[in-house]
Amino acid sequence: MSDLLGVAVLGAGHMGADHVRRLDRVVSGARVAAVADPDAERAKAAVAGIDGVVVHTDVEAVLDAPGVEAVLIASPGEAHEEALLAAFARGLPVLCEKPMVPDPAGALRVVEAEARLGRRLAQIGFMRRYDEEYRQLKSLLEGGRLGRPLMLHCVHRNVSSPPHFTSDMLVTSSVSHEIDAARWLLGQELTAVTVLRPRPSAGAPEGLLDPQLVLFETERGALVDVEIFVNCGFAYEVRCEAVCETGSARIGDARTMVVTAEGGARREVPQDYLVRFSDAYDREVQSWVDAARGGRVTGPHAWDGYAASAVADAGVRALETGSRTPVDLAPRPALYTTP
Ligand SMILES: NC(=O)c1ccc[n+]([C@@H]2O[C@H](COP(=O)([O-])OP(=O)(O)OC[C@H]3O[C@@H](n4cnc5c(N)ncnc54)[C@H](O)[C@@H]3O)[C@@H](O)[C@H]2O)c1
Ligand SMILES: O[C@H]1[C@H](O)[C@@H](O)[C@H](O)[C@@H](O)[C@H]1O
Repeated sequence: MSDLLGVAVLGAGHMGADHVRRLDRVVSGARVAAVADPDAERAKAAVAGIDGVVVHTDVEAVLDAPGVEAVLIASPGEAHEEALLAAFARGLPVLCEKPMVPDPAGALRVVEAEARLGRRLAQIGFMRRYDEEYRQLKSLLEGGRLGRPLMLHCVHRNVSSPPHFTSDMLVTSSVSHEIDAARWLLGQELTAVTVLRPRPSAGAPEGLLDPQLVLFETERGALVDVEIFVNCGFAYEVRCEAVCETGSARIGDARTMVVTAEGGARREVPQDYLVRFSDAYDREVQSWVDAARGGRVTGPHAWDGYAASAVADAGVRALETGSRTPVDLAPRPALYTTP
C-alpha cells in the first residue's frame, strides 16, 4: 500500500463533495484517487483544485482505476447495494453512508456477502457514534452511575428536506440515525415500532407527512421516542435525553456562541448537519482511514446497517397502518458482535 490511502468517492452531491474536501484537506493518511458520479459536472466540481484525481461517470469501472485502494459511498441509498457488492468483489475496504441499503432484503444480501468473505470490509456512516456528546452519553450509561436506562427522548429537526424526500424517508433516512444511536447507546435491539402523525406542518411540502412521532420498544423493555420534523424551517436540532432509574442526562443543547447585542442575547444555532456534526464526520472518516491503512475495519458494521433498515422498514409499515408493528430481524452471523 502507498503512503496515502487512495480513496474512490462514489457520488459527488452534498455528502460526497464534503467527504472529498475532508479527505483532501482534513483527514491525514488518505488522498482522493477517483470520484464517480453519473453527473460528470458534479464530479468535476467536487475535485476542482485537487490534482491527479480520476473522474468517471461509470461508478463500477472507477473501482478499477489506478491507485484505488478503498471506497467511500455517498450515492443515494438505492445505489448502495450494488456499490458495496462491487467493492466486496474487489476486496476493497468501504465506508458507506447511511442508510446502508434502505430495503432490508438488499441490506441482508450485503450482510450475507460479507459473512461469506469471512471478514469485515464495510464501515457504515452512522457518524453520531463519533460525536463527542453522544460518546459522553454512551460512557455515562455504560458506567451505570444513573442506573438502568428506562427511556430515550429524541428530537431530530431539519430546516428543510430535499425535493425528493418522501414521508417514508423521514423514517428510513432521518430516523435511521436515532435507530442506530438507540441500539448503540442501550446495547439492545429495537423490537417494535409505532408511528403517530399529527396534522402536517403548513411549512411541509404538499403531501409530506411531516412531522412524525416515532416510538420504539426495545428487547429489554426500554422505550425510545423520536420527534422527526424535517421542514421545521428554523434550525438543525438533534437532542437526546436518557431517563434512567436514578437520574437523567441530555445532549444536544448546542454549546455554541451566545451573542449579546441590542438589549438581548442570541444563541447561534446550526442550520444543517454539516455544521452540527462536522467534528463527528471528521473523526468518522479519520478512524476509517486509520483502520484501512492498518488492514482493519472498525465502527458500525453491516449488521448495524441491516438492523437499522429492518427497524425502519417496520416503521414504514407502522406509518401506513397506524398500528404497532413488530420488527423482523434475521439471525445474526457470527462475524458481527452486539450493537
Ligand atoms: N451521515 C449524514 O448525516 C448524511 C447527511 C446527508 C446525506 N447522507 C447520505 O449520503 C448519501 C448521499 O446523500 P446526498 O445528500 O449527498 O445526496 P445528493 O442528492 O446531494 O447527491 C447524490 C449524488 O449521487 C449521484 N448519484 C446518483 N446515482 C449514483 C450512483 N449509482 N453512483 C454514484 N453516484 C450516484 C447523484 O448524481 C448526486 O450527485 C445518502 O445515502 C444520504 O442518506 C448522510
Ligand atoms: O440524509 C440526511 C442526513 O442523514 C442528516 O443527518 C439528517 O439530519 C437528515 O434528516 C437526513 O435527511
